Amino acid sequence: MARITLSNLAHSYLPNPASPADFALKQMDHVWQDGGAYALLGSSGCGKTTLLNIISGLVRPSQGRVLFGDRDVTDAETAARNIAQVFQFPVVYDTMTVRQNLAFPLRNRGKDAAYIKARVDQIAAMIGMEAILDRRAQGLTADAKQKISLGRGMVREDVNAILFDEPLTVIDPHMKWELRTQLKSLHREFGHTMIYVTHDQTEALTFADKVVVMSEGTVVQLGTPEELFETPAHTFVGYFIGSPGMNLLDASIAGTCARLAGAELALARDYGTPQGRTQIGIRPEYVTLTEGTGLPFALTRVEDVGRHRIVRGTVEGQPVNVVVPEGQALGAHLTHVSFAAERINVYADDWRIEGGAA
Ligand SMILES: Nc1ncnc2c1ncn2[C@@H]1O[C@H](COP(=O)(O)OP(=O)(O)OP(=O)(O)O)[C@@H](O)[C@H]1O
Repeated sequence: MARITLSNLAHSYLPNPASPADFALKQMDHVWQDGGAYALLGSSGCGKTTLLNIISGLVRPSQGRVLFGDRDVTDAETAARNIAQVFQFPVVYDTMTVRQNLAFPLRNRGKDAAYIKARVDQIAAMIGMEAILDRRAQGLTADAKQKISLGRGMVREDVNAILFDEPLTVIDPHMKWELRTQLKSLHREFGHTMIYVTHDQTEALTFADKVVVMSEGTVVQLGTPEELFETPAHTFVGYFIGSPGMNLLDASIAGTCARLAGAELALARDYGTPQGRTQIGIRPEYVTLTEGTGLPFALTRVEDVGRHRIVRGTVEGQPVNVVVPEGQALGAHLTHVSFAAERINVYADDWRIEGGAA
């Protein structure tokens, strides 16, 4: 296992990049802790796979260094990096049994038979395949084959890191939850450094201790699921995480006061006079419909999503969503919304600013 350091890293697929837009990965400096479970999360094309391929050695970065522990691996081949990888689609040997597939990485490294048997039995139990260990992989479902791929990715104890690239794509929705939970417990039990690429926030938030949110080649936040929810560092994190995402409203900020077109709102902290485009962000979970307290709210529609309802409308002409818990009555008497002041985040040119004491 290893700590992973990305030092002054950047990558362009173009031979002579001229502007930031030419970089698939813009300059970054990160240290990822030994034994951490990290998810790389972001929409299609944001650079997740590029970053993963740089860590695995499939892509050589055009700038910067990659270190595993204290060892500089920037120029090392994938095979020399001592990592395990699990891809989007199963990679299994059809003519081998499940046991032989799981044992393959251990046999390759000359481990003794007793150790291989014990380790394969342990992994098979974790992925629920004890009963079919001696069956050929041929003819198994895509789900089962991907489970074998996951198991094989985890069978070696001595790897520097395990990299997963959208590993649950082929898995049936009802099994995804189960496998995510298993991966999480495998991480707890074995303590490997794990990096998991996904565009699915539920996968990222349930698997990872730390989520690395990427947008347009930049890491916009590296934080715990709670930090991403409570204090998104960038407006992108605000609306990408959460369902629906954070409400973002243009407002001018002066000290502890946010001014929307015709209304004022008290803030819990003092933000001075930030420059650029300023916005306030509030999660729909922290907005309450009221009979007159707060800001006037024009309701446009109500969506019942089972556990709660999402009430959509506008405040001063800007869209605002409200999450209304089950059992709470709605009605024409609810004409306003109030924002929980301590849950409001303030943004200048999309980046969160830390307020001072009010
Ligand atoms: N081999 C390549 N040559 C040129 N450009 C590439 C190459 N691979 C990726 N890109 C470009 O780099 C950017 C980042 O792509 P990347 O595949 O890393 O994103 P991603 O977040 O993994 O997306 P996805 O979820 O769709 O795989 C995109 O603009 C993409 O078009």
